[in-house]
Amino acid sequence: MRIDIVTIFPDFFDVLEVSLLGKARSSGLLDVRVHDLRDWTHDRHRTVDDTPYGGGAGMVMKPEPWGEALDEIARDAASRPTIVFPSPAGAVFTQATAREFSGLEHIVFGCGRYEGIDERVFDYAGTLGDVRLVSLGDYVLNGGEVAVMAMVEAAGRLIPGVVGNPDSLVEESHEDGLLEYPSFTKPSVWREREVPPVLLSGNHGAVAAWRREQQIERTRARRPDLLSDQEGRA
Ligand SMILES: Nc1cc(-c2ccc3ccn(Cc4ccccc4)c3c2)n[nH]1
Repeated sequence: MRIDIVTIFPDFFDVLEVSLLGKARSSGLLDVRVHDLRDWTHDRHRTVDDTPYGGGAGMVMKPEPWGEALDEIARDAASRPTIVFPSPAGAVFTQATAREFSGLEHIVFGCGRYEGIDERVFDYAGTLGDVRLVSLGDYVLNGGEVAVMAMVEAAGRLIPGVVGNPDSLVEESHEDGLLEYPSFTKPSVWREREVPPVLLSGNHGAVAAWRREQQIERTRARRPDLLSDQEGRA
């Protein structure tokens, strides 16, 4: 998978050089290219924003640098990319979105800042790729970079070969629509707190049943909305 990220804070993504995704990049599983939007400006101040038509507080990102950046990236692409813009007004990103993204050949992420990007950019981007406005959740960030970092990690780790043991992906929260069961390791007693005896029993059937019950109990207590989704699927 190829990932292009366009941002006015390219250094923000230096962290993608380390950890799992760093290894995936060096092994060629992931081809991540970070671009500074200001490289597509032509004035002395490398201007990317201007005042909003119609008035109002804050600034809006100018369309011209975005148009030139997307043209160059899409032109250089082997296949029609999916172009993802984080937005508070987007569809919420879920594990299903992460799974969908992990199967794509080429994703271009456009990180907005200020009060957002001139709306015409999303329309123009539709001539170059499949445009998706995606929200990380119902809270307000200052820009798209944190959302893109989360999406790249959530999707990148699902790419076959990125995570060492693929079995570990199956029993995670949200993978089966439920929250994950609690985990324990040595010592069996820690500060007078014991590991649940069933986990020390060696009875794999009993362990599996206990873990499933824990998933359902936790989901009911913390995320009843997920249970109704499950019941809907039943
Ligand atoms: N889930 C989620 C995504 C964002 C997000 C994404 C991109 C941008 C670009 C500028 N801002 C700041 C902004 C705040 C509020 C209203 C308009 C713009 C962004 C916020 N916030 N929350």
